[in-house]
Amino acid sequence: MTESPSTGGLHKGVPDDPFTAVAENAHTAAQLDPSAEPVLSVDNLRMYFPVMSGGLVRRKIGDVQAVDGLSFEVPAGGSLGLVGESGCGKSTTGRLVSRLYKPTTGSMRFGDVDLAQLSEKEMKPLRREVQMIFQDPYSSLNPRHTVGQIVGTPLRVHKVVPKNKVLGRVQELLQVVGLNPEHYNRYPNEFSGGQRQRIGIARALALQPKLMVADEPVSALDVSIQAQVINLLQDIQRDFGVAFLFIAHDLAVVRHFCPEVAVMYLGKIVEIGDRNSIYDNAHHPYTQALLSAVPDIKQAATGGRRERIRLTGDVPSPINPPSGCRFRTRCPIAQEICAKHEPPLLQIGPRQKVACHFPGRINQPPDTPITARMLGVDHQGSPDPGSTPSEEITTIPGYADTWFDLDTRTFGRA
Ligand SMILES: Nc1ncnc2c1ncn2[C@@H]1O[C@H](COP(=O)(O)OP(=O)(O)OP(=O)(O)O)[C@@H](O)[C@H]1O
Repeated sequence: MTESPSTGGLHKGVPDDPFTAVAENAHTAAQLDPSAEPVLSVDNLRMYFPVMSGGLVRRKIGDVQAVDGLSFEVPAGGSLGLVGESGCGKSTTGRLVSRLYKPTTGSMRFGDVDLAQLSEKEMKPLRREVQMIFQDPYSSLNPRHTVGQIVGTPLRVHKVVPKNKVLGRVQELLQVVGLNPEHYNRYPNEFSGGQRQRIGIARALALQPKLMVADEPVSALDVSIQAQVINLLQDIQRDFGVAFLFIAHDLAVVRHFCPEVAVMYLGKIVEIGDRNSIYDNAHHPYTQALLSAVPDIKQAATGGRRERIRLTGDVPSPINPPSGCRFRTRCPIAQEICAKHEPPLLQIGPRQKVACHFPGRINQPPDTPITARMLGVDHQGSPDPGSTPSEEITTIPGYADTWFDLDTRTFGRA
């Protein structure tokens, strides 16, 4: 199944891609290639940071469950967006995939290897393949190094080109990212914010990675500059076939750049799907709440306004997350079962999965939990001697050919 092109959905002459509407010179939105094989397949990934007691004898007294059982795929040459409020574990996920952190458990299959299992030494050659672009171009570039040193260092460390060819390659890379190749002798403070981000991109591109983890790559930049940098990332993706794990809190930027999106809450994916599934057909109340904060250009064009769903309270601590569904303490439709059982991340369409006991369109949740029978419990979440838990609840990193049908409440729809 292919999704309808985002910018093709014209409504009274207004594109339904808010980013293209605001940023006039932006390219058209990136499109999904449903036949692309995964370049990265993440399964049940966890990162727990130990919490230590104070005092002389420091003991472990708990864990920050920053990432708690993520499964997803990034298609080769494509982009998966990772969104969610601050503190939900997006950056930690990016750092795990780049192996700046070693995960507590889980796997990260990349080609023939599991990045999660590799030692630092074994990781070294693979660092070429997975590169990271950081949010803050001011702090991620060493101010005492020239642009030539910054972009040339990975070439020298990984011996990509002979020493006497490094400068030439640096100049090529500067040209690719739209900087003057003669400026290799300048220092980061001589460049604007957008130009510094281009330097960071040239450094990441130097090793011709298969995957780039971009952690809020444009959120420190003005909107007009954002469009230029996003255009550059799209050009790089097209010309070099690089895949992106694209982390951002700005849903309009993600909608534009990423044909597929995963929504995180407190260390877990609550909904994942292609662009249409997430932006036009979200079934999780958290996704709906996040989206309700974004101006809807289609509705604005007809004078309508999207109803704002206000979440009450703060994101709970990942040291002691709520029982059952982690979102339930802020969820407008939570019921008894939500405190007792964690909802499985269930595939409900060809490219859509949701983790909720009551998934539905906005203001149309089902009357009874869709998960009760498969979990072997009654509608309140108490054990139901009459039913047994389903063996069909499995979470794979990608999508299966069949899924759970919300209308008939049976597995096997295709
Ligand atoms: N090194 C660490 N040690 C302990 N806790 C950490 C560490 N790094 C992150 N955390 C905690 O893990 C949780 C997830 O943090 P993370 O930075 O991944 O979230 P995020 O969604 O990227 O947020 P933001 O957008 O603010 O960066 C937070 O509660 C954070 O305090």
